[in-house]
Amino acid sequence: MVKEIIRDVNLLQIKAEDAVKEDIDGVAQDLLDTLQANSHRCIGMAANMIGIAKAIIAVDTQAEARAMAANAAQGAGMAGLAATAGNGEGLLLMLNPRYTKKSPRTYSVKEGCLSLSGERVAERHQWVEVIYRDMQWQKRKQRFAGLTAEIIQHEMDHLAGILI
Ligand SMILES: CSCC[C@H](NC=O)C(=O)O
Repeated sequence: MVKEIIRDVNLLQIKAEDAVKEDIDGVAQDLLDTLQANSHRCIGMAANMIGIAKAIIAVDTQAEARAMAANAAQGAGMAGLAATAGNGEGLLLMLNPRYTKKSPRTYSVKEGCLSLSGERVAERHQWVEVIYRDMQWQKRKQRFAGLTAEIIQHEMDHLAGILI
C-alpha cells in the first residue's frame, strides 16, 4: 500500500528497531509500493519515511545507470532529452541491513531527501559491504559502489535516526 511521506523531524529521528519476518508482507511491501509510486522523484527510502521505525530500506539500483545516461546526454548537448526519472524497476529491498566493511576512502556530496527541504552535504564511503535479509528472508551479503552505495548509506543513516 502506498503510504504518506513523513516530514516531521522528531519522527524521522527515532531509531529503527530490527525487522521480523512478518514485516515482509506489511511494512516492507508498503515501502516498495511507496518508493515505486515516487520513483519519478526519489531513489531510496527508509521505513522511517513512511512512519515505521523498523530497519527496512528500499533502494533504486538503476538510479546510477540513469544518472550516467543523463550525464552522457548532457555532454552530447542533449540536456533535457535525458530521462532521469525511474519507473520503479530495479528496486532492492533490505531488511536489517548492517555494514560488514566500508571503503577507507570517502567523498563529500550534496544530497536531497523527500522528507526534507533543500540539499545538504554528506560524507560517503566509496563502497560498502552489507549483510541483510531479502524479501524471502534469505541472508545476503553484497558489496555496492557508486550511487547505489551512496543511497544505501543515506537510507541506513535514516534507520539510525541520522538526517543529512
Ligand atoms: C543520494 S541518496 C538520496 C536518497 C533520497 N531519499 C531519501 O531517503 C532521495 O532523494 O531519493
